[in-house]
Amino acid sequence: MIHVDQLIKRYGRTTAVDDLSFTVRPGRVTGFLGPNGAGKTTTLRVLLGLDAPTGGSATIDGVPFRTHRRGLRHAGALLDGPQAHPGLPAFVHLAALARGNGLPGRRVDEVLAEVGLTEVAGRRAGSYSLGMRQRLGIAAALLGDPPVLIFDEPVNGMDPEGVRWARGLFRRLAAEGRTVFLSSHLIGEMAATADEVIVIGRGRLLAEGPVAELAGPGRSLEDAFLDLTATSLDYRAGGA
Ligand SMILES: Nc1ncnc2c1ncn2[C@@H]1O[C@H](COP(=O)(O)OP(=O)(O)OP(=O)(O)O)[C@@H](O)[C@H]1O
Repeated sequence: MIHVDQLIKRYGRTTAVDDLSFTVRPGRVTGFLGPNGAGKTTTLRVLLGLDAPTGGSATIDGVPFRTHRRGLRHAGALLDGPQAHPGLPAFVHLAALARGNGLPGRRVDEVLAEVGLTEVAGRRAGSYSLGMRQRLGIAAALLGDPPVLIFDEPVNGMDPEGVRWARGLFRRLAAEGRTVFLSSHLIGEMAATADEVIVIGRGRLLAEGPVAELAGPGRSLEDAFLDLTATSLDYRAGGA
């Protein structure tokens, strides 16, 4: 279970997250949506202890992530940007992560198979395509077999086969009773994958609830999202 409670995060004069509260429950896929600059990555970074909150709290199962002793066994995450040193073969990167977290070496083979990278595990991470790097990041998140999984834009750069594979993986992880929280700009993909969504704009909560309720009859999730965020955009093409 993830709890974000009256979270505030300021960078100088920029308020990235502004009194944000929501709950992400286990056993379902929860999507985290918002326009560019809405504060999604900032919220996830605070949740993972990579940034300190200015106010409020973000906890995983009641305690800040940093104080969880079980590390990757408790929560796994894929954040934006390169995860592995580009000069390291993928399996070396995962093996180092496993060792650092006291995880058995066999987990490396298991997660490589899970994400479909077994055949290319000896290649340097820097030679990977964007979609392959995403798979490697997902493999790292799965390494500790954690009950809580957090993914920032996980299908970015994936081809259609990859997107479909990732959708199946997220649904299965949720069906196993895990908490699965993922951000994406791909609203159609979110509509196909998520059970619930949390929509933010300019760091504030705009909506929270089941996809079916937000979208409604004859109205897509995209329609609902665009209506909700219309007044929270920092910029818009064409000056409309
Ligand atoms: N390290 C930082 N220093 C200063 N400002 C920051 C920093 N990180 C984020 N911000 C600002 O905080 C706001 C929220 O950014 P954030 O990256 O969290 O949004 P986002 O919803 O993830 O956006 P996107 O969808 O474009 O990735 C933006 O105005 C951004 O410029």
